Amino acid sequence: MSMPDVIAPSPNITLQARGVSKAFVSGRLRSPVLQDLSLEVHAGELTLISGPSGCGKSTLLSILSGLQSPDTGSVHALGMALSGLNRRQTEHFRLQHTGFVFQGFNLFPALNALEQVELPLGYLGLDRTETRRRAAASLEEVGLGPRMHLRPAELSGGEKQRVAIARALAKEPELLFADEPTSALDAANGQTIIGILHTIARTHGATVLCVSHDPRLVAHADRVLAMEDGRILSDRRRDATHVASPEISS
Ligand SMILES: Nc1ncnc2c1ncn2[C@@H]1O[C@H](COP(=O)(O)OP(=O)(O)OP(=O)(O)O)[C@@H](O)[C@H]1O
Repeated sequence: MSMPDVIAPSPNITLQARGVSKAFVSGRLRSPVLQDLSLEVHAGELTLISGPSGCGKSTLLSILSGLQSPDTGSVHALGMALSGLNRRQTEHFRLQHTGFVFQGFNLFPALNALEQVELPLGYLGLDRTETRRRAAASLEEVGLGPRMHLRPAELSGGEKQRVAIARALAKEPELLFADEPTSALDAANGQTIIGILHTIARTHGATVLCVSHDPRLVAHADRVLAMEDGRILSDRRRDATHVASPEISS
């Protein structure tokens, strides 16, 4: 087995894309979705990728997390070139280092909150006691300690999303990806969720990368990358400092 390509990452840069392009082909039609896109994402921050529906946010997230491969360009995650990993290594990387939160919660109807969070921990090889400890601690952290024995049907939308966050958090991932985590929620619950994701970035030093077309989230992010037509148009920090407009000229 060949060694994966490893680069020494800058201290805080945990995700790095260089010249990433992606197109989907249907019959004779080729639709470019990402166009020569480059970016760096930092640990300890909530980075939000915002932009209109269809501009390529979810595709970018799945490429940065190793779910899909780019047509051209490279992605390094935690210093490792994802293109250098075979399928088994990619699955291992994702299991060990990444957590995901989706718009639709993806909970099992028959399991209570504690069991939902415990389930993936089994794949990490943790023993029963540690699994229970971590799952309960994660649920406490998202404010669901008192409700950990309830099933999805007994929880509100916001509470279900908090279970999904606890499930991702319990793996103690360095990289936490969230795809439209607030789309199914009202304003108050959406704010709670983005607040929790922000706190996770701060307190765990995790890289939290969230994509959303919900403009209400912009105010809660440390950094906002605005995307349109497969390109990043602007890169702004919470203090409104303009960082860069890497692809605005093309
Ligand atoms: N597997 C696929 N096959 C073909 N086309 C795809 C595929 N995945 C995405 N696309 C197309 O790529 C474009 C970008 O999709 P993507 O889901 O990345 O956008 P988005 O910005 O996340 O949109 P939304 O906010 O609506 O989720 C869309 O036109 C979509 O139809």
